[in-house]
Amino acid sequence: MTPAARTQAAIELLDAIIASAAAGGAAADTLIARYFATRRYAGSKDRRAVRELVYAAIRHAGPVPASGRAAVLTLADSDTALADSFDGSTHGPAPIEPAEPRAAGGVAPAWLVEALDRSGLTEAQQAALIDRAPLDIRVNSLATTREAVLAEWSDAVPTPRAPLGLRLPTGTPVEQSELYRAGLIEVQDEGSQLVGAALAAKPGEWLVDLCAGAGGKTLQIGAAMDNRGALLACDIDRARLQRLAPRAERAGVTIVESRLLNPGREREMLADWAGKADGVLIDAPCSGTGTWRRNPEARWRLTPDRLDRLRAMQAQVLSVGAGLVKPGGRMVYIVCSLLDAEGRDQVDAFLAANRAWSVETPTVGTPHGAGHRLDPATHGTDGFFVACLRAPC
Ligand SMILES: C[S@@+](CC[C@H](N)C(=O)[O-])C[C@H]1O[C@@H](n2cnc3c(N)ncnc32)[C@H](O)[C@@H]1O
Repeated sequence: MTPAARTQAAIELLDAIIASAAAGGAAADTLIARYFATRRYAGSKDRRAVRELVYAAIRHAGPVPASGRAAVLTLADSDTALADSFDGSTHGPAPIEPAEPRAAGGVAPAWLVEALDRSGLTEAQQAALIDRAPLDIRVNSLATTREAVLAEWSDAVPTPRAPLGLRLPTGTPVEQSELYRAGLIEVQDEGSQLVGAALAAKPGEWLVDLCAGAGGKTLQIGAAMDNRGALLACDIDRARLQRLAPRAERAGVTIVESRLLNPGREREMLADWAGKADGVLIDAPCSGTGTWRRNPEARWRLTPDRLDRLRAMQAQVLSVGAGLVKPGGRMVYIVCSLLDAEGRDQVDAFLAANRAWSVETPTVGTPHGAGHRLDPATHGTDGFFVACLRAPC
């Protein structure tokens, strides 16, 4: 593909991504994969270049841009080679007109920037939310050690804070490696490893991962338990939860029981665990503002209404989780969001309604309300809020 054809492809993809975000359709990665599946003439260098241009345009756009062309034009203003690719050639975009609209630029739509401001994030912390994310893996302690993996993977470096984490060059095809296939490693951001470890899982305990999804943290907890004790992994999303069993098998985590819940009927479906768990992890559904580095177009999908619905779900899972904890047991609440509405305020509301519960200090992040926070600018991780809560005896 010529440089002009690559630019045109990025513009078309961005148009599709903007439309999909408005309609709640497929994510950018899926749209990019579909686009190239029907364009076999595009080689791997073309695909990589177009993908990079698409993501650079999304990161720089701020609020939803009027069009893919407006998003790319914003980048072209500071990139002569890109501006030159608007050459009017057969497969390229039309030449740039002087007064054409550009994407506004910035971190996010104005209402979200205001919410981030209110949540105490500085301009630098907000800007880092749309940086590029590093590629982190967690070493499976059931199968090997960090030192052994380091010896096999010469360009890996230990993550600064997570004891089982390694950082790899971006783009490393981890899932095609023998180490991954053999279950020795999992892809997991360092921040996710740190907040997952806040549950302080121990062998022999009875633990619940209430919002397990495909089991990223379930596998981490199972390994920390050394496959001893009981570990219940729940979710309301069948497709996600179904991905857990094969992952657990690959990682050699044998103690997991998966349980699909019906929304609104969680309590009755978990009656056998009521008041019995030593610990409950609540990795709650959230807006994902802390993971914009990986899904920058997610900030175009979020609306105040969606945020309200997420807040209601968070309050619900906190309440369901609390009912599972035994007297004196613990509950760890996590969101991969830096909005106080989803983190600090939720925990404050829980504590106001459950006055006998107390707060403990996790060993990660910066204190924030009753919890702690990790953010890309300060910690180099995805953004998280985590709070450790203790039930009365
Ligand atoms: C942040 S994701 C979990 C990610 C997962 N823990 C991991 O580490 O990969 C939140 C999950 O909560 C689930 N969820 C939403 N409402 C729920 C409910 N009422 N009970 C249990 N899970 C719920 C969603 O389906 C989603 O998979």
